[in-house]
Amino acid sequence: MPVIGYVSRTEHFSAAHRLNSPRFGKCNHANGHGHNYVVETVLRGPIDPITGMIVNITDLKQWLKTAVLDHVDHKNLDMDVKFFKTRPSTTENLAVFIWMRLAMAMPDRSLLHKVVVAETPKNKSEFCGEGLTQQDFDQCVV
Ligand SMILES: Nc1nc2c(c(=O)[nH]1)N=C([C@H](O)[C@H](O)COP(=O)(O)OP(=O)(O)OP(=O)(O)O)CN2
Ligand SMILES: [Zn+2]
Repeated sequence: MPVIGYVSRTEHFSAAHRLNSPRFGKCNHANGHGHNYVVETVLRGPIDPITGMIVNITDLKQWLKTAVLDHVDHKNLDMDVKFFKTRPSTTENLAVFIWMRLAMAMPDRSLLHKVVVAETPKNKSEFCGEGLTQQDFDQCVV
């Protein structure tokens, strides 16, 4: 029986956004603003006794690049990413978006445990895939 472990990869991206409602205060400013986002992705699963890996982090790095980072880095989230045309680009929604994009890129999405997105050193959000429906995945387009 293999032992169960956790492995993670952290990436960074820079993007502009605006929380488009008066109740968001300064985040609603018409000029928008930017963040240097930090994204931690955590996988959980059996450690292969031969390779010593849950997944090869080189593969995880590639999935993150093509499924997520290429679509958000140096972008305006609200204008350039279709998913955020119909919902606010909050840290919570970003974590959901990244979770779904990464899950869809992985050969075995059951290994995806957690996505943590930090918008600033003070503000971060975590998502573990709870409550998602097939309709959510269908809407997770870039
Ligand atoms: N629940 C959420 N609330 C807020 C979010 C969010 O994603 N989820 N986002 C924002 C704004 O994007 C805003 O940019 C946050 O930045 P700010 O308040 O400036 O950041 P700090 O708290 O780190 O800065 P202070 O210097 O402490 O004001 C707002 N709310
Ligand atoms: Zn912001």
